[in-house]
Amino acid sequence: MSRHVVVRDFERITGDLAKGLAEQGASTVHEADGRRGAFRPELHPLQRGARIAGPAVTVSCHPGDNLMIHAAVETVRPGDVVVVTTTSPSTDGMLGDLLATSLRAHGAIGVIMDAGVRDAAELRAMGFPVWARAISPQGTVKASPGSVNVPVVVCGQVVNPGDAIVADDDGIVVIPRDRAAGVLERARARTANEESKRERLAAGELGVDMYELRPLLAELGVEYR
Ligand SMILES: O=C([O-])CC(=O)C(=O)O
Ligand SMILES: [Mg+2]
Repeated sequence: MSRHVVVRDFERITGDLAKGLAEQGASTVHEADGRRGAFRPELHPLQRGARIAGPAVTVSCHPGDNLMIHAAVETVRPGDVVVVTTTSPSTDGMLGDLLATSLRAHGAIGVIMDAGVRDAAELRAMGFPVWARAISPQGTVKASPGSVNVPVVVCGQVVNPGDAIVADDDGIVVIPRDRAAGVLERARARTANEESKRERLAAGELGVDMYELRPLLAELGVEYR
């Protein structure tokens, strides 16, 4: 028999790793992890300019039912990112400013919602970052069981509780916990390397020269006329 569970305790990425990953942002850490971990671009930021990273608290809900988000609140620790999915597709408004206030009171720094949210203006005014599939006034009930802090699949990516979630205006990336330190190191190296490229491009140098692409263009049969 399959049981629904609330897992209270699990290993998380450290606060230092989370801080470092947030500085690097979703696209850079995705590149630094060998172009893995990017959620399909189906969830959109409610706000502009938020850039967060933290360990995932995962929530699997029945569609149209936010009971398990309430059950998840007491498992949240400061710095966590709450990742919510439903067992079949839904755009119902599962979370608004009340639930966000509750999550924030327990230390959550943002929500990734593979369903709908509501109270959009209030969430923006709170400065509580949310990425969601939809904004919808459609209300939900509290009636069905689900699970908290079990592995979930969201937008094509497996998320285990405690994995690093990095989210910003570009989208959302998950980095497995045991790879996070290596990914941060490579992301920092990449960012340092981009700085010199930015200077050269700003000075007018061509990408075809900087990346030595002229031989490739010739090999591919591209003729200049
Ligand atoms: O209460 C709910 O079910 C969702 C909501 O609007 C809120 O959290 O403010
Ligand atoms: Mg509300």
